[in-house]
Amino acid sequence: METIIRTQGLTKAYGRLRALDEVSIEVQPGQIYGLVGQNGAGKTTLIRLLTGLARPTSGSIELFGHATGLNEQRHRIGALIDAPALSLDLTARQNLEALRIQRGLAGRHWVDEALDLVGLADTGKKNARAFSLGMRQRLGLAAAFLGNPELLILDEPVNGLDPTWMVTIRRELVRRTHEEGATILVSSHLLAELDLFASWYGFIHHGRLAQQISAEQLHARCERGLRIAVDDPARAVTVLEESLGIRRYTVTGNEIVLTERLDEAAAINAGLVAAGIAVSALEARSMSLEDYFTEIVKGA
Ligand SMILES: Nc1ncnc2c1ncn2[C@@H]1O[C@H](COP(=O)(O)OP(=O)(O)OP(=O)(O)O)[C@@H](O)[C@H]1O
Repeated sequence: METIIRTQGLTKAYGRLRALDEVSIEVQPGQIYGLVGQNGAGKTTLIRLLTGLARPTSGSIELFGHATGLNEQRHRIGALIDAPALSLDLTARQNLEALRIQRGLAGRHWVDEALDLVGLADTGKKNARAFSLGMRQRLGLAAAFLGNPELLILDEPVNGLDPTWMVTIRRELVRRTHEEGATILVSSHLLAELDLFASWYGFIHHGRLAQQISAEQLHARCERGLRIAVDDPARAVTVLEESLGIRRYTVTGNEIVLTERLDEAAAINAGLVAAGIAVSALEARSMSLEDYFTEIVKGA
């Protein structure tokens, strides 16, 4: 299957500032690709380039396997960027109706579906200007969802939503990938928030892609472990393997981290000590997602 989004060396400079610096990402069909980065990292800039709201300084973009005729391909995208591009003088229905016509979608049911989905079907004659922040955000999402686009590009989609709506929107995003074959690129400054539903991540820092990693890999790297500091790691590893049958561990300096048999700290300690190894520390370790992110961007 074709790669849905591919960028190579994508760069956007504003004067001397490289808001995006040589970013190469790949988003495959059916993924929920979480773009994670702190404020000012370059997430919105990347999204603006992908959706054609800004032009790259250098580098390339491919959408749905096409490197040219990108504007044509962009009709297949539903996007939510910054403050949603809506008319505040129109009602929710009027806004979506205008968009429906603009996008050439036949049938008013598209508008009804989108309004129902975001809970704005009963807002009647109220103009978007009178909407709360959360309602405007939901209207922006309805606009992105309109017509079931193959690719959704959403900049901080749950911003301003209450917890109930956050859950509803996340579920809808997952449902779209599972049941309708949609692909989603979604940005957030919170990895823990994206961890509730993303399947891949791009970590972005100071305009650069620090890492691209699957949710599975990320969880494996943040796995719980038992950290053991010893005087002689080489011999300790032999004891762990031969006497205790342990296979899953990593060694860094004089520290060993086991990722199995975590409930057997006392027996492991006794086994090492009995073999004449000095154990200076033994503790459970668990790296939070945010700790992992901080580690990765420190080296970027
Ligand atoms: N039009 C512009 N002119 C000048 N600088 C800009 C422009 N747009 C973005 N920048 C700068 O580019 C950098 C990246 O901004 P961007 O909005 O992409 O970050 P972000 O990751 O989306 O941050 P946030 O989480 O705060 O939305 C920032 O330093 C920002 O000030």
